[in-house]
Amino acid sequence: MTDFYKYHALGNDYIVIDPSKTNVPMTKKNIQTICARHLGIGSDGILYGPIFEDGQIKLRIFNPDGSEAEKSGNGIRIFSKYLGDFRYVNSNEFLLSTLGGEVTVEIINLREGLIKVDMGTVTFQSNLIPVVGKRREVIQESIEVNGESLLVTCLSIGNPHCVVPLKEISKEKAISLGSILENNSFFPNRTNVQLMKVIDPQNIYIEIWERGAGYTMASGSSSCAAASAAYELGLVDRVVKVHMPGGEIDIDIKLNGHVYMTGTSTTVAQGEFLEEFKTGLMSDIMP
Ligand SMILES: N[C@H](CCC[C@H](N)C(=O)O)C(=O)O
Repeated sequence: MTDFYKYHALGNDYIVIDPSKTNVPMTKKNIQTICARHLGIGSDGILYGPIFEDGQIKLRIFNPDGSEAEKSGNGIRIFSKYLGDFRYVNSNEFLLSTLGGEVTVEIINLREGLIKVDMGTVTFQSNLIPVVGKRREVIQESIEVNGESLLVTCLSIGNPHCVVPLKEISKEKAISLGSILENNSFFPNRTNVQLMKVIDPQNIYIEIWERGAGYTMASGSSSCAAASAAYELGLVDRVVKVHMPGGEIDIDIKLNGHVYMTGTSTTVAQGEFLEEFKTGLMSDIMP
């Protein structure tokens, strides 16, 4: 009896829980318990699906803190590989429905997990990110953090992002600035954070602090967001390679504003929740 499948995308690891194969309720407590690195299976989140509804394939995305995310680029690539691996889809191209909108998926090579996704368009509009204050595009605005004045460019691609262009970035800086920015009152729904170093017009490097997950090795929506912010600032071309500690994602910002993301996804394991761990999950009923 398989309760879960473990995949990763450039080190951003997820657990796939398929409601047709296990009846573990997705309560906040269960999500936190399953994602816990030491007491649970450990992951940067849960991908719950496929949910077949209204003729759509729906995917729900949960962060390790139990919050639900509107979109996850790496999560969408992992879940698309899962759908292909288990023959849920009979074409290499299909639509996936997420809380943050519908995305178009193309499985380029299932065995290698090479997936291209039209992640939709981005918006810099404050009320759509959301960011507090008067309606405006949030581009190169100053925020005070730890006594340091940062210029940030904020946007949504279904989920919220705060991009901080800096000359030098590091994991340590992402951790120290990330958790403060994530929870800053500037962001009513919190935010994902990317420190961004522009290498040249075709390459950027980012360090990531994810909303509800913390420091991660890679992030697909962060790659889309950082490349889009860099393009908006006139720092890169439309085709950009995003470098992260876990590897690279290729971004292509089309003339119609749609952001295409191409990257890998990798299978790790499948497993069963056992004895008291499973009993604990099953006893936590939905609120
Ligand atoms: N933590 C994110 C969701 C996962 C994003 C990331 N793993 C990706 O690949 O896009 C949020 O709350 O918006």
